[in-house]
Amino acid sequence: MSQPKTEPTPVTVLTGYLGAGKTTLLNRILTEPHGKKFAVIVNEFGEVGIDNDLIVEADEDVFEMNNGCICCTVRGDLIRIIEGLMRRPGRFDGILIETTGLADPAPVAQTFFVDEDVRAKTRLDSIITVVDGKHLLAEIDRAHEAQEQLAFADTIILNKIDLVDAAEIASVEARIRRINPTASIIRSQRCDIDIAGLLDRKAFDLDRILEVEPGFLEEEHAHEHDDHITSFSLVERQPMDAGKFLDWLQATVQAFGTDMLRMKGIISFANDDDRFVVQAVHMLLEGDHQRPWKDNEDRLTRLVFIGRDLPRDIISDGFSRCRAVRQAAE
Ligand SMILES: Nc1nc2c(ncn2[C@@H]2O[C@H](COP(=O)(O)OP(=O)(O)OP(=O)(O)O)[C@@H](O)[C@H]2O)c(=O)[nH]1
Repeated sequence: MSQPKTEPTPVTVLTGYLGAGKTTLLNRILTEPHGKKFAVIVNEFGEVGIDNDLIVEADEDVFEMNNGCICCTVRGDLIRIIEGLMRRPGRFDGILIETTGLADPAPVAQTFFVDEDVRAKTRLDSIITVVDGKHLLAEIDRAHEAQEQLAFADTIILNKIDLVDAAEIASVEARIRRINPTASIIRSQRCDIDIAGLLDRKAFDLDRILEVEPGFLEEEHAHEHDDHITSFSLVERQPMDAGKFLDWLQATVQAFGTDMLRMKGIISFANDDDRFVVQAVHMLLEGDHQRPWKDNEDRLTRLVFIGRDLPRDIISDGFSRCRAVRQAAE
């Protein structure tokens, strides 16, 4: 079902701090049967793009914006992508934007009001903020972006409830309420919520946003990122030794997990035709085979670390020791 041409296209912004579950939610939206088709815009933090590899292979158009943060340098790109999409009416019912975990949603939302062309053809439908129920309380006071993401949300998905007990959930909810008293809060495990009920429901309320931020429609939002949060990537062409790599990664996550806000990677193991995906949020590490490498695919190992003053040299040195030893016959 496509929107009649005159109807503005609904836009849903998915936001939330590093590792909260935005991609998990996006994948649900792209796979569950709600009868809608989306154009997806993904922005990620880090020089080496990983996110696009973690999004399910669905029938949708996915646009990556990897050259900076959506709320700062790439807003012009966002406008250009949206204008391009608007020239292809009828191909989708709505636009989904997944921001980086460090994005301030205000300038993203502002785009749909201050740019005339965009405003005429689109309608900001909802700002959905995903919350990591396990890590929010420890991070929120120093994570200015996480506070903004909560303040701007009309819908908050309190995710990862499998990792916390009832008392902790209540504390997280109370903290959220101090920042945003009106948003609807939905508890979830791996964003297992009713997706149809989340989309195209006219939840964004400009009047409320103007109460939170009276200058929302006027000022250029200069956004300052926390300088201590940096990202670096490790790339290796030679296959990794699975045993060495997983031991090293586990030890690294244990040693630096407190300051390691996020890690994700696609790994090429020796003697293994499947891609292996690793992900961590602080000390919680997950890894799994994803799918076979395709014939035309470069079997490159790529890892991205995002954290506070992480010791890049130590991590990089350990990583390089995990290469599989080449066979003498080669
Ligand atoms: N235990 C548990 N893990 C979860 C849940 N939801 C997501 N995860 C895991 O948390 C990690 C981060 O999930 P993502 O969906 O990639 O989070 P994100 O917000 O897109 O992360 P970035 O955009 O990279 O900051 C992954 O390893 C997920 O498998 C949940 O409800 N419970």
